[in-house]
Amino acid sequence: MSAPRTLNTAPLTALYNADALRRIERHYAPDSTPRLMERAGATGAAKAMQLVGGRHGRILVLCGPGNNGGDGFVLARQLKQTGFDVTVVHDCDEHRGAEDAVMAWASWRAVGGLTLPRVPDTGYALVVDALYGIGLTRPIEGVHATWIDAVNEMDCPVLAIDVPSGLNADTGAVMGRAIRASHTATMIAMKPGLFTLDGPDHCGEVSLHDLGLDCAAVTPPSGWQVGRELFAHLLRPRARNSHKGTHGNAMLVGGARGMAGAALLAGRAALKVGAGRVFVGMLDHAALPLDPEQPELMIRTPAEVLAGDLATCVAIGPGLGQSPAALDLMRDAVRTPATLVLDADALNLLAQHGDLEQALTRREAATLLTPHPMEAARLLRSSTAKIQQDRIVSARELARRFRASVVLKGCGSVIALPDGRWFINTTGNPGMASAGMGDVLTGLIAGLLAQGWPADLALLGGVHLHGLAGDRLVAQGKGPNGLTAGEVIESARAAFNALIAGADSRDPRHSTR
Ligand SMILES: NC(=O)C1=CN([C@@H]2O[C@H](COP(=O)(O)OP(=O)(O)OC[C@H]3O[C@@H](n4cnc5c(N)ncnc54)[C@H](OP(=O)(O)O)[C@@H]3O)[C@@H](O)[C@H]2O)[C@@H](O)CC1
Ligand SMILES: Nc1ncnc2c1ncn2[C@@H]1O[C@H](COP(=O)(O)OP(=O)(O)O)[C@@H](O)[C@H]1O
Ligand SMILES: [K+]
Repeated sequence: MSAPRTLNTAPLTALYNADALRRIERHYAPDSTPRLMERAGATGAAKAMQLVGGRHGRILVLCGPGNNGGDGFVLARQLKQTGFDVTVVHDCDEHRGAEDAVMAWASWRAVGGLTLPRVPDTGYALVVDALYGIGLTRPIEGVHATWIDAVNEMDCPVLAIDVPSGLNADTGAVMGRAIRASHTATMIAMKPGLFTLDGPDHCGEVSLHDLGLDCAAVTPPSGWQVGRELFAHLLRPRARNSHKGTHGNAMLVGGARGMAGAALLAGRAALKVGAGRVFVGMLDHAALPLDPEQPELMIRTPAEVLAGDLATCVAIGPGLGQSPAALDLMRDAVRTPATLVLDADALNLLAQHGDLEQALTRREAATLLTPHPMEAARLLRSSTAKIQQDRIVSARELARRFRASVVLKGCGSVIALPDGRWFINTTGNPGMASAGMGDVLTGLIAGLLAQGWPADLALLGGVHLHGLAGDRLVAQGKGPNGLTAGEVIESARAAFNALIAGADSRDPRHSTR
């Protein structure tokens, strides 16, 4: 049996999907004084005032047909009463909205507020987007699409209330059109769609406003944001009295002709995150018996690496190719009693050979899969577009089907465990969309496994550290343009040591106020 999956999720930022949020709202809404919408609107108004910085400029508020629009009316009223010049745009008839939203509209009119049926000229200090929140059910079309286009052309801060309108709060997919906000004030709980796929490009800086509600008392989180708290207990300084055997052996297999670089990048990453010894089984062994830039790597034939009984972990895939020899190696690799990491062509072979899938699902030790969306599509006999439509569902399906822990890579990598739990990692940046970055991730995971990290934590920690390393480089002016995988290895070493020393920060892009 594999080790029990004991992960302490309690300190992590919880993510709630729309169904869970509805349960929370139903639980609290009837007895809430003041009403939740009043609280949400007041919170949004405070955030708006913070953004305009006390300047009494003009503020435009787009209000939609549902409760998100209701939040907008409350916010508009409060800003107007504070002395701001507020224009509301709204085009629904009075009787369509939810009861609270109709009341909020009435209160807006009661203070002399006017609504316009179209987006007027520009020149605003701030636009507030309260068109749609978690109730978006279909792509935005027609007049609301033109409003969104107009706002996206404006040269001023845009504050989205709860979710940028048009963004699916569960998946991060744009439905037709979506507001590109500079700030998102999200209510009650963080939503997964803010952090994956198109979410980060549309949310700007995200702040959480819990409205005083205790979500976990009503329903468990749907998922979690990866944070260093998950693996903080593993970030220990090395014992003075340690030797290379203490820090484990990482075995990597790949590097077919013309693809040696992939295996070497993975090997170097494993070494520089601290594995005691790294063996790289190169398919093209004759051509490269040594890594001249990293002679510490022990280059072997793949068979030698897989036959060894020293392995703490085996990672196979970077530069593996799909030759008959590669397939034979995969058949050997899935029989290893060590934790197994499958990446790149190892995943492509798995997708094509049912016997590999069967052998994988019978393994006793943990298996980790690191597909990008196209590899995930091959594994699930689907298309990249379908995988991306709902990255959380896709990652969970992979984890269930292959009885493995999975990272579905990309913007907001989704990590899913075979028991159904899932996480979104928010470190990393588009500079990492370049060749070799996936190989580095595989090496980092292997290096953590070698040092004894439990499989799921090595996956979660490796993904987090990989992104952190990329973010450090951007902060140093070395990206995102032109960021290279080799630099990420160096940066990961620094980031990992800083984490252990307690000197590194958490993800600076999200705040709780
Ligand atoms: N409830 C509470 O206690 C609290 C709720 N809060 C706030 O409420 C928000 C959720 O409110 P909500 O459920 O009313 O959904 P919302 O996003 O406003 O839209 C629903 C409306 O849009 C319509 N519609 C959907 N898609 C459409 C499209 N593409 N094109 C056109 N129409 C479309 C849909 O119509 P239908 O699909 O029924 O035809 C319906 O009329 C949440 O995000 C938060 O901001 C907070 O105040 C905290 C307390
Ligand atoms: N836009 C992005 N934001 C955050 N991380 C990204 C982004 N693009 C790529 N990455 C990360 O970089 C790595 C790329 O891996 P992969 O697609 O396998 O690349 P390669 O095959 O070239 O090595 C993944 O860990 C992925 O999550
Ligand atoms: K909105």
